[in-house]
Amino acid sequence: MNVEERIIVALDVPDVESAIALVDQLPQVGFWKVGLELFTSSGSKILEILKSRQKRIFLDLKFHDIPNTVAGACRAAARYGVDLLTIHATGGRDALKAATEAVQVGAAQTGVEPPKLIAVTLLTSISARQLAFDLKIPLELPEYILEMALMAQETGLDGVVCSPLEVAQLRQTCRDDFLLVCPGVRPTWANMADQKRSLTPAQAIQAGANYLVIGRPITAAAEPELAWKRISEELTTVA
Ligand SMILES: O=c1ccn([C@@H]2O[C@H](COP(=O)(O)O)[C@@H](O)[C@H]2O)c(=O)[nH]1
Repeated sequence: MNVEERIIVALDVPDVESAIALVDQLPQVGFWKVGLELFTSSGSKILEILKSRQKRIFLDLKFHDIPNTVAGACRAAARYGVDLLTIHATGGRDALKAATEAVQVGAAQTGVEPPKLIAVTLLTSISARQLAFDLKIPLELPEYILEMALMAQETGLDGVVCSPLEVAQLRQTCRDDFLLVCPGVRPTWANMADQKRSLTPAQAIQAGANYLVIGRPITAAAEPELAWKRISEELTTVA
């Protein structure tokens, strides 16, 4: 896979018109992430638009609920024929298992490929300090991430969302084909904003990430095409 194909750009915009404008502005992007803001405002319309342009889709709705509800949501999401889908690992073992079965059922209902189902280990906007003092988790952050990833692996998920800082550890411990999808990626020239656990695109790929999720450094740049080009060029140095 070409290294550029490992960049997923986050379409975090308020409506479908802004999304189309961005997709048109960046024809070189092959993999787009549709998240909570765009899906809540505009529903599934954007998925059809992206598919009609032969784009791959990461539907990042981060389901977090009781097993029955998570399973229903995963069945419904899988019917769209998206490539990647997220749930929160903290929904627990039963929810993860129900979700893995549900995506198969949902995809079969519409005759599409099931999405790769990946679990969010710990949001990249949470620091080690917040994990301990706000969330009251009595584990060191790397240990907590590892426990969430192993639970996801044991319950049949295809991978996890983690920060690039945790990739090296998970790459060593999880099975080889377990997907490690990393937001919290920041080129040296970009603003961290609310991200707390971060590395540069080149460092994240070198550590073993399968995919990088990058939003604002590209989409909020004065010249998004130039930002994409700079990131692509950075990645060719490590590909
Ligand atoms: O732990 C997580 C899980 C998901 N995200 C999502 O990734 C993008 C990152 O956008 P940036 O603008 O590059 O910060 C965004 O859509 C998040 O919802 C995450 O950041 N961390």
